[in-house]
Amino acid sequence: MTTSPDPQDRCRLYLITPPRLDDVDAFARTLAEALDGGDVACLQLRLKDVDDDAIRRAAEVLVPLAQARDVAVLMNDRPDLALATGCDGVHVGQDDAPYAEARRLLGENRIVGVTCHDSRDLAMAAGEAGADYVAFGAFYPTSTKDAPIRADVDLLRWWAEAMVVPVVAIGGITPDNARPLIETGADFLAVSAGVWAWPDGPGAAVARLNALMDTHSPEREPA
Ligand SMILES: Cc1ncc(COP(=O)(O)OP(=O)(O)O)c(N)n1
Ligand SMILES: Cc1ncsc1CCOP(=O)(O)O
Ligand SMILES: [Mg+2]
Repeated sequence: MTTSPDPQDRCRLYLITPPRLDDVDAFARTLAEALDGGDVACLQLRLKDVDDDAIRRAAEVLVPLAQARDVAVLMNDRPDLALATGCDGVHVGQDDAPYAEARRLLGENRIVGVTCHDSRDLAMAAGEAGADYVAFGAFYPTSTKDAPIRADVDLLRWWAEAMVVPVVAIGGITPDNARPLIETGADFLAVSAGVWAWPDGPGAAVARLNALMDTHSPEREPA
C-alpha cells in the first residue's frame, strides 16, 4: 500500500471523486477504468451533502480498490472519518478542521494536505506547520464547486521554484488545459470532472494526462 503520494520525478495525477455517488458499485467500475488508464498518485474521497454513513459505505468499497493498486486515498474535510475508514490521509480546507487537529488525529505517518486558495501566506503557514502538500486553485472555471478565487501560474511557479513542500493545482483542469500547470512545476494535478466527464471516458482522460505529464514535466533537482 502506498502511504504517501510522494512526487516522483514528474507531475502526477490526484483524482477527486464526484461530489455525489448514487451507485457506489457502478462508480467503483468507473474508478477501476480510470485507474487502468495510467499512473494515479492518489484519490480523494470528496462526497458533499451526504451523511457519514454514506461516506463510510463508499469508503468500504473504494478505499480497498484504490489501495490495492497503490493509490493512496485521502478523505476530504474529515480527519475522524479518514481514520475510521482506513484512509491514508485527509485534505482539509480553511473552514474544516485546523491543520494541527488533523495532524494530531492522524499522526506523522499519514498525509495531511491543506487548501491555500491563491494565498502565499496560507501556503507558507501550512508548509511551516508540516503539511504534506499545499493546494492552490481554482486555476480554471469549474462546475464541481463554487470556487470564485482564481490562482495563477505565477503563484504556482513561485512556490515550485522556492519551496520543497509539494504543490497541488486544482480547479477545472482537463487534458485540454493541463499543460501550462505541468510545465510550471505542479507536483500534482487534482482533477474531478476533467476525468469523470471526459468525452472519451475516464481511462482515456487519465492516459492523456499521463502522456502530458511524461512529456511536459520540468526537470527536477535530484533530492
Ligand atoms: C487537493 C484539494 N485542493 C483543494 C480542495 C478544496 O478544499 P475546500 O476548500 O475545503 O473545499 P471542499 O473540497 O471541502 O469543498 C480540495 N478538496 N482538494
Ligand atoms: C474541490 C475544488 N476546490 C477548488 S476547485 C475544486 C473542484 C475540483 O473539481 P474539478 O476538477 O471538476 O474542477
Ligand atoms: Mg473542505
